[in-house]
Amino acid sequence: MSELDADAKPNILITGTPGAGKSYLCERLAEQLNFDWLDCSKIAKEHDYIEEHDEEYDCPILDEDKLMDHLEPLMQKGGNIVEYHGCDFFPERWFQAVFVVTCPNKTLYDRLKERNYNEKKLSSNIECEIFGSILEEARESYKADIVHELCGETAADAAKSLKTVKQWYPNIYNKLHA
Ligand SMILES: Nc1ncnc2c1ncn2[C@@H]1O[C@H](COP(=O)(O)OP(=O)(O)O)[C@@H](O)[C@H]1O
Repeated sequence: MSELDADAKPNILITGTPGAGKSYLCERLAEQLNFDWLDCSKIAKEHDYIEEHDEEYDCPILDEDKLMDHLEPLMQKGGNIVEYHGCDFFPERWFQAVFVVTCPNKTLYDRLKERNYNEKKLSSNIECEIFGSILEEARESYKADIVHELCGETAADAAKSLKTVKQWYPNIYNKLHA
C-alpha cells in the first residue's frame, strides 16, 4: 500500500447527504487552496465504474474497487479534495481531514425537489440527514479528531467553512511534514 509522497499536500474528504452543499464548497475550496477536486460520482460515470442501476432509488451503484484503483495513484500525490456522499469504503490512510457538510432539512428538501428526485429517493435522503447518518459514518470510519462538520445552507456558511478549512490547512501540512 502506497503512502503519501514526501512533501505532498494533504488529502481532504468532503462528504455529506446529496444536496447538502458538497460541490458548492469543493469548487471554491479547490480554487482557493489550489487542490484537485475529485468528484467520485462524476469519475464513476465518466469511466463507467458502475455495477448496476438501482431502479427503486434511481441511482447508480458504484463499483468501489474500480474507483479505488483509479484514485490510489492520485491520492499518493496528495493535494486532492475528494467528494462523495458516502465515506466508509475509502482507505482511512488516504485522508488527513474529513469534512461532513450538513444542511437543515427544509433547505435540503427544496434542493432535492428541484433535482426531481422521486419520492423514495427524496425521503431516504431527508431521513439520512435527520439521523445524521453520514456524520455517524464518518465518525465510525475515521479518527474523531479529523472529522469536522460544516454547514452547507447559505453563502455565509460556505464563507465560514472556507475559513475553517484554510485555517486547518497549514497546521495539518506542518504536522504531516514535521
Ligand atoms: N452554502 C451554500 N449557499 C447557497 N447555496 C448553496 C450552498 N451550498 C449549496 N448550494 C446550492 O444547493 C444546491 C445543491 O448544492 P450541491 O453543492 O450541488 O450539493 P451536493 O454536492 O452536496 O449534492 C445547488 O443549487 C447549490 O448552488
